[in-house]
Amino acid sequence: MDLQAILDDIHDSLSPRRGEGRVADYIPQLAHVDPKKFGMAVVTVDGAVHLAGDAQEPFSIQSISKVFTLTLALGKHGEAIWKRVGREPSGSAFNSIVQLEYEGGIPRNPFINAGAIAITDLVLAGHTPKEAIGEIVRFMRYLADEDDIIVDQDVARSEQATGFRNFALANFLRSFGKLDHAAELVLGVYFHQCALALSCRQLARAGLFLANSGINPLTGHRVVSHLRARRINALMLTCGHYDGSGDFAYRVGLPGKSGVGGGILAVAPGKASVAVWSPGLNDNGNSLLGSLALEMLAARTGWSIFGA
Ligand SMILES: NC(=O)CC[C@H](N)C(=O)O
Repeated sequence: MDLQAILDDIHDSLSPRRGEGRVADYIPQLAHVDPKKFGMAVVTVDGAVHLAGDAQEPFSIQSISKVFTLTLALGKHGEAIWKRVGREPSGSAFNSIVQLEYEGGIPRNPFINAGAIAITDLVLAGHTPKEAIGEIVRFMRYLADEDDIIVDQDVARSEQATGFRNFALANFLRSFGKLDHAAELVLGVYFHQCALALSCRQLARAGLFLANSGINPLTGHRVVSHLRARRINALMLTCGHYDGSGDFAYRVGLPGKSGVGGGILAVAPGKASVAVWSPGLNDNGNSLLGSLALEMLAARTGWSIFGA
């Protein structure tokens, strides 16, 4: 299978549609991104890298960061995190607040905003916010095996100034006694993790441990156990695209996590880690072209967790 030719083909056939979808503008800094950007990166478990389009340009990974903070929180607190957050699809928007009240301050899963804020609170345990942000950045560099991964401070500040709904969610959690730190401290970390800037190539490298039973093949380091890698993949499949998770599983058939910056990380277990980026979003807040590109890639490669 000529993966590079497949990627080039997909890139060329979708290129005329660059700019489709709606760029997220509720975080003002994200509205400045060129809507025509389109990049793809596939890194196979044997370390081969295939790139197409704007695959080397860093973009705001936003909610994709939730996969990595979940991994850190599990490393730090183990299965005890499930006292604070559930493992069920939410069936509602990523920033929805209603369910949180009905369900006593236990967010449905770690990937909707409320759940991710609860997870960040756990990552913050024993740290100052600055230390926690440092830990997250170091973890991303360790996973991608690259030292130049940074947080885009303008994006972090932009969300800090306008993230009223996230403040509401965090305060709501706190009112139920489900947040150990003050809302502004937790959100300080959360906005910075969301503002991590990675290229498709770096993101695919960072996610590779999930495609390789928990071991990062680039470094040989075991990041998580085999079982934990499977479980994170399971959560990505069921919850990684919010209320579009069922559709993504149907069309792509791989665990994936999206972000409002227009990125998607997808995992083909035993095969490869894939990152795509196109800023225009569909109605569920997931990259429109990115989802299509992954659907085409899965069809062309035969990669699916649902059978050969
Ligand atoms: N879906 C997303 O990527 C949302 C992340 C964004 N930082 C927010 O909290 O609104």
